[in-house]
Amino acid sequence: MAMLEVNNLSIQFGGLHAVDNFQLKIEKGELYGLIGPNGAGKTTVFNLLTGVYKPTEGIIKLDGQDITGKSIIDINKAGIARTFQNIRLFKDMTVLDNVKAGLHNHYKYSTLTGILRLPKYFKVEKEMNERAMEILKVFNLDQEAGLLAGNLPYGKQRKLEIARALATDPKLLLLDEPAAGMNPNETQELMDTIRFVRDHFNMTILLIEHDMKLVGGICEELTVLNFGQVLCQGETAKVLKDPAVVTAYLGE
Ligand SMILES: Nc1ncnc2c1ncn2[C@@H]1O[C@H](COP(=O)(O)OP(=O)(O)OP(=O)(O)O)[C@@H](O)[C@H]1O
Repeated sequence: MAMLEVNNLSIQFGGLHAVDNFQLKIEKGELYGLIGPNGAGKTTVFNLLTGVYKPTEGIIKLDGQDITGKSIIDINKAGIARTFQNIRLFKDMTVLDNVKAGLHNHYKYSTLTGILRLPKYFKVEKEMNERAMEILKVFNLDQEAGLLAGNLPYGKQRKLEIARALATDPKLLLLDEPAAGMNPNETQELMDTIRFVRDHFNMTILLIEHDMKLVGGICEELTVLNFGQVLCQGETAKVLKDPAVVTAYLGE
């Protein structure tokens, strides 16, 4: 069974068909890219998948479960986590606390336990700290655990956002332009990190990206969107050579 299956997904804003009859199938553990020119509808697809927008038409299934039209919170609980084009961290909180915020779905104690600092509070907090540090190590951010997130260099803030998303233990991770604003060294390191996350956690990843080196380097399959519609879909090397894609997107 596919991890994500989307059929006939559409949304209109006024008269604009921002996403039109969109189809997508991603297998478990696949690293999948969504590309296309500016304004093609890529972020709108992410907003539909995560419950920010309700589709006008279509069906979204995550690991066999119909999540179409569900709320952002319910979709997150069902197993989709995302990062944003413009980084959205809790900048006044520490790096560690940002990751712990992602863990809260899975570690719980009552308000009273927290206020009275009962033994369960210390036990759960200890477990959360350990788990958050494990995740930070994966991203080579454990040395910065005590720093304020807003004080990290840009490339590390992007990695921390992925770490926080991963802390929710998702089935599907959506990354919206993860390499935006990164220098070539940071982009190379990010590619290694994304590959590691997929391999280490057997994670299914869908990413939007304009950096063709990254897309060609790590994505196994691609969908190209153009004017809200699928222009081409399939194995990365084939898609990037497709004449329609070259004309419409790569501008050659
Ligand atoms: N809430 C909205 N209301 C009206 N129009 C919208 C809304 N959200 C997106 N659009 C329009 O839908 C189209 C697709 O936008 P979207 O942001 O999904 O494109 P994109 O492929 O992510 O572009 P980029 O690569 O520049 O981020 C655009 O014409 C955009 O102006």
